[in-house]
Amino acid sequence: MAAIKQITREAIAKILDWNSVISAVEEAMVNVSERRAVQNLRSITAIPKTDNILFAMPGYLNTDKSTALGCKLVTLFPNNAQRNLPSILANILLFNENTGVLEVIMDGTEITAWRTAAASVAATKYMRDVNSQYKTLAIVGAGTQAKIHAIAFQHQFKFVKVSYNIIWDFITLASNSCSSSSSGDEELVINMVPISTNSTRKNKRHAGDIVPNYSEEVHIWNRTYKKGEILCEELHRQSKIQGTTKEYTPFQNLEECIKDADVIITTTSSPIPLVQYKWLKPGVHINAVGVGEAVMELDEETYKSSVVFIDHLAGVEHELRHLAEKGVVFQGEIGSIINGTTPRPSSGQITIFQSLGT
Ligand SMILES: NC(=O)C1=CN([C@@H]2O[C@H](COP(=O)(O)OP(=O)(O)OC[C@H]3O[C@@H](n4cnc5c(N)ncnc54)[C@H](O)[C@@H]3O)[C@@H](O)[C@H]2O)C=CC1
Ligand SMILES: O=C([O-])C1=[NH+]CCC1
Repeated sequence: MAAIKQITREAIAKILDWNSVISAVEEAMVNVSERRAVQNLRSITAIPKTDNILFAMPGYLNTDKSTALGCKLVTLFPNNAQRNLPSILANILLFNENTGVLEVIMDGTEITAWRTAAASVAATKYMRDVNSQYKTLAIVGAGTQAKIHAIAFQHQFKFVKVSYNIIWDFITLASNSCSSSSSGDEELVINMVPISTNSTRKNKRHAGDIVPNYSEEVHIWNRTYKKGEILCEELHRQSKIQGTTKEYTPFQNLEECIKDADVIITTTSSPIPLVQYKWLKPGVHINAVGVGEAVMELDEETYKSSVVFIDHLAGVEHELRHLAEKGVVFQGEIGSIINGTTPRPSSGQITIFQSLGT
């Protein structure tokens, strides 16, 4: 028998790119919804007297484009941060579909992180009102999923808030005041900016000029503020290296963090609801990523007042019974919106993608 090919986490990280991962995940979601993919319920082995779990996630696919027989094995050890290890570690085994011979073992940790964020991107694309704006992104949590979601969402969407600077000099205006006014639900923010800071030799400004100022708004809240702050600094440093300076703001207060958000991503294991319906902006889209026997990151009112789609109905019915028992109604799988068999939610509604994972 040929030797088993091993692919390391570093090798995987080098070949992943967002466009390919997002389109592969969208295709997989459609294959799941059209029942072309064989995706059985995953088995969950909980290690007694701990919070630690081993998941086995087998699957089979045979389409014009690809054939694969595989199994992802995932460990979820929530206290691994203390050991400087990720909470979630994964390996993927690929078998020859004719002989059953194990051919490849590849690291699945990086794939799990990217795949999960790509699923949220796809859900946001297909559930959120096409005409709505993307100004503010709020992320709840500051671990692996929070970070990869921040990167994926910045790649795919432009969360940009526009404010306008009115250029002044000492002759035309005496005071450095700021003003803001509202028209409909659009807030128009006007800042008074001294001419000296806005004029370059190439780009001459005059008093009275109105200059748009674009700022990328990403809010991050974590139960320990410091961890959120560290993540914001890290993301800011990375965006500077890429030459696209973006603003990441850590928040002490969760309501402040999410109340203006157009998209919210929750990435914790909280069994006590964090997001409250009364804080939400109409039409917000939420990706609820945290998963576990008792995890419930959104309050009941949020679930009950929203259109909720999921990635895999059978899996959700099996694993998220605690949500169904509270009266949460899962309207369908994202794959059925992507392939056009289910209409997109209508505009103005709050939408939720409840992610389970594969
Ligand atoms: N839906 C899916 O496909 C996937 C879901 N997950 C889930 O996403 C969640 C996050 O995973 P990772 O980022 O890898 O974990 P992580 O350990 O790297 O980060 C967890 C974050 O949640 C916060 N947190 C934990 N318990 C909390 C609580 N009770 N209240 C408030 N904040 C709390 C921590 O402060 C930390 O910021 C987990 O629930 C995990 O099971 C992970 C991978 C795939
Ligand atoms: O998709 C996945 O690998 C997981 N979902 C929840 C924990 C791990």
